[in-house]
Amino acid sequence: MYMVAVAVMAAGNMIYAFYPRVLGDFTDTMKQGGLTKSIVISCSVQLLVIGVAYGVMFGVGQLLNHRLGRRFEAEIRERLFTQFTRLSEAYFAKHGVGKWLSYVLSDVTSIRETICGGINQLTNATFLFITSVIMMASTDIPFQLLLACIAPLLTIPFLVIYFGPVIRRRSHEVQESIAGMTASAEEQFGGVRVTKTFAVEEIARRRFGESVSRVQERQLRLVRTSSLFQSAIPLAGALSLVVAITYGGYFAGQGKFSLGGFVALTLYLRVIMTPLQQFGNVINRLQQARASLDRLNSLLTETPEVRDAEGAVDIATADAGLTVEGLTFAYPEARRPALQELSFTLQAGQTLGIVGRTGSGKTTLAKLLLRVYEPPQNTIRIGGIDIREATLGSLRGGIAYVPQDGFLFSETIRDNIAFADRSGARERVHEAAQSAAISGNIETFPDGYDTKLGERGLTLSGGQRQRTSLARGLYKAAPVLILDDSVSAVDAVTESRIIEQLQRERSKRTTIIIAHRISAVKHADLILVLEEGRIIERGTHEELVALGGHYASLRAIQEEGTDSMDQPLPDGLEGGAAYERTEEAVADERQTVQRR
Ligand SMILES: Nc1ncnc2c1ncn2[C@@H]1O[C@H](COP(=O)(O)OP(=O)(O)OP(=O)(O)O)[C@@H](O)[C@H]1O
Repeated sequence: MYMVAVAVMAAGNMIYAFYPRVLGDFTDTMKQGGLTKSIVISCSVQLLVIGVAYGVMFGVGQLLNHRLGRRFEAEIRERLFTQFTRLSEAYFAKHGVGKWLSYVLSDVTSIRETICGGINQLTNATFLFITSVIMMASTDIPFQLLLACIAPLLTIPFLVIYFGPVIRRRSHEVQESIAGMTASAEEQFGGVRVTKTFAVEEIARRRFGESVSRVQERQLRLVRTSSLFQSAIPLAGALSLVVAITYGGYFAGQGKFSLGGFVALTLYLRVIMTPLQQFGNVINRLQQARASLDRLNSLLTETPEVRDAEGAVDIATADAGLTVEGLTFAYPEARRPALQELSFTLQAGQTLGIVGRTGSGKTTLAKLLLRVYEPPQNTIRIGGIDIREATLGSLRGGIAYVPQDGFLFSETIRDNIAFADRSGARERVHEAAQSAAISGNIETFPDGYDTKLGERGLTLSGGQRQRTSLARGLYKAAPVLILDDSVSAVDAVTESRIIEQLQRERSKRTTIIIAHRISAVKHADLILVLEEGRIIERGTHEELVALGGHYASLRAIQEEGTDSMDQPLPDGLEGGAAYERTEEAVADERQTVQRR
């Protein structure tokens, strides 16, 4: 399509290059007094044909170019999104996601504009320039005059060589700062509620303002350089016109070439000025687009760190045991491992409970099971197969992972729950919601399951959001279910309802429950207690309680906390009596209660 566009435009420009010649011949005939009616008509018709042919060809070429540009834009955006979904978490942990908006919007647009406008103009300008020079050479214009007129134009390649890299560098800086501003805007928009509750709007404005000023400052630097470059090119054109008038006038005065030749020469130089100016614009644009293209190319050629190994096989997670053996893992650039020498076995259909302090590595283990990060070779096996030998699709398809803070999309509750398969029956959605103890809430919403959630599901409370995310995990009905602190935001009564329901529904399917509350894991077939990435205790609830270690003391603290809720407050801390005592005594008692 592009070649056709180039050919059509080239033909249009070749035709256009005839018009100074027609006018030159007309001037000569007029000067010789040979103008007849038929010559006037013939010249007019020729000019009309040139105008119409050029207009049509230019229009067709333009249309093809724009179609091509838009197609490029759509395809590259799709490819970028595909690449975005292929890249692993490690990449985003390092580079962030905010900049992607700027890649998908501003970089792609910059290249599209160059395809539609820039390259199109370049083609135009090149052909117009070449044909005009050929046409000039084929007239009676003396050769040395032609050379003298074109000489100032020969400075252009040097200008391009000098300014090109500078413009490209500055454009790159501009695009980088736009990406930074987009990332900052994305973060500030996402965090606006935190900003407001902390009443730090002024600080947020200043931070965003800094990124805006950086963009402006870099854009101004780019504009200064490109303006200088663009003004240098017409200057070269004007110089060549000056040469034409002085030197050409002298030649014409001496009768060395005709008046018509002189008219044609000046007209040709005027015609040439347009492509010259366009060269400037286009080269500018091309440099800017090249900076964007470099960025997009480096993104598109980025190899995902986690991907299917060669000869990867589909793994069956149903009825398959899980073996973890000697698993040690450190995050990239982390000083110490997040997990150390983890080994355990879980039979198919069993429930595993994992407890441990915050930062002890529980979520890391879940991420390794899903290969969000790549575990070392042969340290995690499902049904005897190293998960690194499995295809990502079959592995992740066979596991439902419910994180603590599940992201909800701005869609209906039904679509959020049926995320894994929108074609599933409505009853399945209702069942999943029931199991996650959220159906009661959903039924009270204005449109029930068809209630559209606000941006990121903010119309729901924290606990409702968590249970909707849990319902999404349960709906998937995968052979393996991982609940990563997924019921932490619900009250104790609802939590026990959910856990009981899970026990019933998933009695024959593997379930991994990561939790801080003992009540969520105590029914598990195996419970692991993690501390600083190591398993420090393992066994069933009864075994661990009998052991009298960390698990037992965690249980004691939690049960004591529950008990104390049922007990009356110490004497004097309630009712009017409290006011009668000294502040010191009240503070002491408050501390005692807090300690308990
Ligand atoms: N992407 C990451 N890059 C580097 N370090 C990380 C990353 N994610 C987690 N860590 C670190 O790894 C350790 C284990 O984190 P992990 O999220 O597994 O803990 P956790 O037991 O799930 O904690 P919590 O109970 O608070 O959810 C922590 O020290 C944490 O700071």
